[in-house]
Amino acid sequence: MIEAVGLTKRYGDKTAVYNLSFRVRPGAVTGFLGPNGSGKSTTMRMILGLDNPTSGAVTIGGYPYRKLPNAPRQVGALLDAKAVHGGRSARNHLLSLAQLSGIPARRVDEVLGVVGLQDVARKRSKGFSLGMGQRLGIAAALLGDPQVLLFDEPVNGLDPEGILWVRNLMKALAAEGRTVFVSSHLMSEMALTADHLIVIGRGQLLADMSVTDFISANSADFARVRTPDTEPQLREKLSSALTEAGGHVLPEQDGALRVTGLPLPRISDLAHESGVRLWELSPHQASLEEAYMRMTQGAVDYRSTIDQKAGLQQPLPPGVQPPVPVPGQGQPGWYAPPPPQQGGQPFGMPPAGPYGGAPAAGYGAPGTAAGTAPGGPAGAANPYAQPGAPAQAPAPVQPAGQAPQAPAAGQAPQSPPPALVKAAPPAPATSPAADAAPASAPADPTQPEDAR
Ligand SMILES: Nc1ncnc2c1ncn2[C@@H]1O[C@H](COP(=O)(O)OP(=O)(O)OP(=O)(O)O)[C@@H](O)[C@H]1O
Repeated sequence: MIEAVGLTKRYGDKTAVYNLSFRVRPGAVTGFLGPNGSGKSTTMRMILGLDNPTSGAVTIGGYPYRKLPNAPRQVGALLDAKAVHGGRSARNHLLSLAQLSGIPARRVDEVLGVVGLQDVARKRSKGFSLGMGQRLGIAAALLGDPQVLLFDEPVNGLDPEGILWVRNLMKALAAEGRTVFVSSHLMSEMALTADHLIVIGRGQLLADMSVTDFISANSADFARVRTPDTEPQLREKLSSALTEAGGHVLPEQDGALRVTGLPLPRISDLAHESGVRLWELSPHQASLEEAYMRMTQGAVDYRSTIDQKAGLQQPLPPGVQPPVPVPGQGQPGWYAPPPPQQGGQPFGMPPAGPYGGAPAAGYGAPGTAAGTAPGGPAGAANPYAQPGAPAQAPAPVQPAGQAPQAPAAGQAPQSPPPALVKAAPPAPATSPAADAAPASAPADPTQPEDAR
């Protein structure tokens, strides 16, 4: 269990993380989502004791990372795949980590097999592609067979096969009861991988809920209605009729109408009564990606000047912060659908979506019996499940070697985000971890900031 309470990190006048409280539980993949610059890496670095919080605290199994007994054996992390000595072979890189921690060499060969790098194990890592580097970083994270795993954007640079492999690996690790915390800015990927989501924007918590709850809170059924392109007046006529009947009508980019709040048969009847012919009347469900974009769009730091969505937003007066978006409610000027009507579900849509089913059965890294994803082939062994724990720990994975981008204009967060933040945990009186927990999680709020 990872637990953050009131976690805040400031770099000068830039607040990277503000008052974050959440728990990451074992036995599940928890996706950590947020736009670029929202504070995901900063949070992960604080979890791993690589940055000190300005205030608040974060613990693993009840201990701050730096006080965790045998930490590298309990926690594995991939923060930056490039943090490798390029002159060393993949095997030697892992061997040096293992030797520092008394892990036997055969474990190195095991994890090389798990990540599919056995054939290039003796090649210098400086010649590795981004995807190979990611696999090497994942191997390092698995080296100590840890119960808690953190992965910062693990699918960066991976091809589709690699992405599927990472997805199944995460699920398999969680299915073994491990705590798996994975950051991403891709909702579509997290929807397929994660059981639980923690979403942040501008360093603040926007949502802390199961993927299922996120979907039901954020996905909206809608109808697409198209009238003949040749007769724009029909579109206007239908739009008025639908609005008068209580529907909510938004224009789509291709000239169709997006209608919520009215069932399909009613839309059809209204069109008929208005004498409007239809070229299309179809049920749809807003994608999870769209819901996520809607939730975080007010919390995006970097946006292209030619971003179509930017063009739909009202410019803010200088110095004014965009409002923290409320999941499910959208924001003015955004083309995503409004939330479902009260008691909604106008179109009897099946619950399935891109996230609705188990992903295709996974496959292992080349040459290994792959970890089994839940719902995947039964009985397949997880080769990284090392029986007999090593005596000592591997060296921790090194943090990102690069300085992060210079911050944008200093932006102190406003009030804590409302709504949809479920189960924000109160500060614990005692440690939650049953296995390895001190009496309390010592906060470390007054530490000076790390020299970076
Ligand atoms: N050492 C630092 N000094 C100053 N500002 C920093 C530092 N590290 C991070 N920041 C700023 O804090 C904010 C959060 O950065 P962080 O890297 O944690 O975001 P992120 O969500 O991981 O982004 P990305 O998805 O792009 O990796 C950014 O505005 C970043 O510029």
